[in-house]
Amino acid sequence: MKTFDELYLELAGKWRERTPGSGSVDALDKGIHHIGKKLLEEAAETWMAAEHEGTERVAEELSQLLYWSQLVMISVGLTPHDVYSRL
Ligand SMILES: N=c1c2ncn([C@@H]3O[C@H](COP(=O)(O)OP(=O)(O)OP(=O)(O)O)[C@@H](O)[C@H]3O)c2ncn1[C@@H]1O[C@H](COP(=O)(O)O)[C@@H](O)[C@H]1O
Repeated sequence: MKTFDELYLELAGKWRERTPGSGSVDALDKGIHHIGKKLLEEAAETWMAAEHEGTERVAEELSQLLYWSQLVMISVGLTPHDVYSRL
């Protein structure tokens, strides 16, 4: 289990270190167009899971949506605080 902040620190660290084998580094290298498409895909899958598949699947898809949202953040240089301050 990881909190949103813990995951962000992990991903930002991997990006900074360009950790070999990191799928996150690969996705960030592909750029915001690739990341945006995945974000949209996971948002849609979250919606479909909520309509048709039950809470376990919704939790799984939401975890992926949060992950891809963090790659958007890192891609454009935002921190969690930048987002929290607007909630
Ligand atoms: N939480 C995630 C996470 N969620 C989703 N993904 C990626 O996003 C992909 C899911 O989208 P895909 O649709 O391609 O794969 P899928 O299995 O069909 O999933 P669905 O679309 O069907 O839901 C997975 O294959 C992962 O590559 C994630 N990759 C990493 N993390 C976390 O990020 C950390 C760092 O990962 P690396 O950068 O790869 O080291 C990991 O330890 C995890 O905690």
